[in-house]
Amino acid sequence: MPGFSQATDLAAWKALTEHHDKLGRAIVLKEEFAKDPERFNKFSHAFKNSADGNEIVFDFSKNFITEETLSLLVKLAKEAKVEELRDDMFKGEKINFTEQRAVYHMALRNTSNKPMQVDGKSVVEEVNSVLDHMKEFTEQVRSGEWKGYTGKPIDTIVNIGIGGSDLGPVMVTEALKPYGKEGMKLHFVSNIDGTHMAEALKASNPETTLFLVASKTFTTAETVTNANTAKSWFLEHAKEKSAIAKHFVALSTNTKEVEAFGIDAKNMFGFSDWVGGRYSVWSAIGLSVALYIGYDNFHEFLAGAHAMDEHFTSTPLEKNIPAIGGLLSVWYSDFFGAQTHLVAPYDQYMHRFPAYLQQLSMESNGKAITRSGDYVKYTTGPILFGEPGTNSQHSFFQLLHQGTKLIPTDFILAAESHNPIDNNKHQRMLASNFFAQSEALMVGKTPEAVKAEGAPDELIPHKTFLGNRPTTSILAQKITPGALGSLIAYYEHLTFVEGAIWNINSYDQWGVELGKQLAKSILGELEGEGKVDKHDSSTNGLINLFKSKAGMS
Ligand SMILES: O=P(O)(O)OC[C@H]1O[C@H](O)[C@H](O)[C@@H](O)[C@@H]1O
Repeated sequence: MPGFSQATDLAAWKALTEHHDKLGRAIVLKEEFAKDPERFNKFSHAFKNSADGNEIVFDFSKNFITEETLSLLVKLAKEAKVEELRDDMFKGEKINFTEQRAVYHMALRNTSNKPMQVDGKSVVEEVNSVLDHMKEFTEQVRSGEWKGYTGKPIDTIVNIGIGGSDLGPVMVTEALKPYGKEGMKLHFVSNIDGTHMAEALKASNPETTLFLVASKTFTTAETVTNANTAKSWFLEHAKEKSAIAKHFVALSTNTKEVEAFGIDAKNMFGFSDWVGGRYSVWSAIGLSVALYIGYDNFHEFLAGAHAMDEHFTSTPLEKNIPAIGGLLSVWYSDFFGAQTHLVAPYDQYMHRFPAYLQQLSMESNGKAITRSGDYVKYTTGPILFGEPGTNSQHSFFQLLHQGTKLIPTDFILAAESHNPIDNNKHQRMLASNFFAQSEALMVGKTPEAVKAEGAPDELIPHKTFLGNRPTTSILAQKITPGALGSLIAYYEHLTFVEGAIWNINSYDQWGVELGKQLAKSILGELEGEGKVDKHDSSTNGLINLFKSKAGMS
């Protein structure tokens, strides 16, 4: 335990409250830029991935900060013992104390093979042996050496999983599509809504389809039901149970349940309980990624995240990129009352990135109990949302520019497009929007400027933009596997820093259990005879209506 319960009790928190009263409330970003020509240089940091030389620049200068703000935020991090908790995490200590588990997804991308241990036992060998298995399997499938039950090569992958066993693989395979194997079709089935599986099966040929059953626990109701449906469909065609071995593999920590399902343990890719679901794309759960982009690219993806881990563990807090990101989030949430965090990638391939970050952030920090068991006296995890640009500009950005809410926003862009079509015109237009948005959000438009444009008096207030909206701009060279790995790890560590300051356990997710329990007992009621009467009148009424409309009673 860090020696404090409420973050509000920390001296730096109090100092930040005063600082906010004095400066935070009154800061005008465009004036800060006018005052200090060095502002961009001061508050932007280049992250370099030594493995591939790729650089990503994080520009924090359009945020509500001065040097004093940053030094107070760093003080807050020190008092909250963020570095100690980080070091404990990287030592394999069981910082997920409500589940008595280490938080060690970084060991999965330890591409420089640094010693890493849990319970005094090295994990490097077990991680590398799963990676070797993934490499071997990936190469067999991609080369066509791995054959289906009628001797044809695999051309379709169906990943069956939900939550972290779905969002990471979907997001990464979409984001890295330019590296994907031509002709390989991918389907991700997560929803228990039968439509999801039905559509994937309609588009698949049992002779050439490989099912990856992705579930850390192998007990998740949606995944087990979907996997059984896929198995029945497959057996209707293949007839022989022995054919399953060529078409079903399991990505899981639970050997017993995998075998009970009918998948041979040699077709299982394992990982350990120190990998949280929302941090599992680096593990065997990433097999669909490796199959699609190839093992070497998958390795580059891991190495990109590893480089961010190295930066996070070795850089002083004042220059530590994920630490600054996390501290800014605390600054906005708790001192400015911001409720949200918007992430807008200006990259169509990254269209699922915000959805992925939603689980990462909101399942990690959607908590209200401190590590010492008290209800927090401050607001915690923001509501994260996002859509790619420029699409988002044409839907909800109105509220950013002229609404009443403060929405700190991250803009992400790569300098080089994978598709420089029409002489790179699209990329120039995309980039011009990326720059224009953060500038517009900051500078706004005064009534005088609106008037000077000739607007009639009655329209002037409607066409005025207050500006002074904070943004972070993230500029990558190109969205390569390595760059994407670094970006994900940036958000992982940012989330860690937030949670460490709020003094909550970012690594459990008890909040998802109640709904699961109730759904299970209601399923029994739906399958049973007669009217339901043990709930409140709304729930009873709805269940009974559903039963009669669906012909179930
Ligand atoms: O991988 P699984 O064990 O099937 O879990 C899948 C998902 O379901 C749970 O409800 C959790 O909220 C997620 O963190 C997890 O990623």
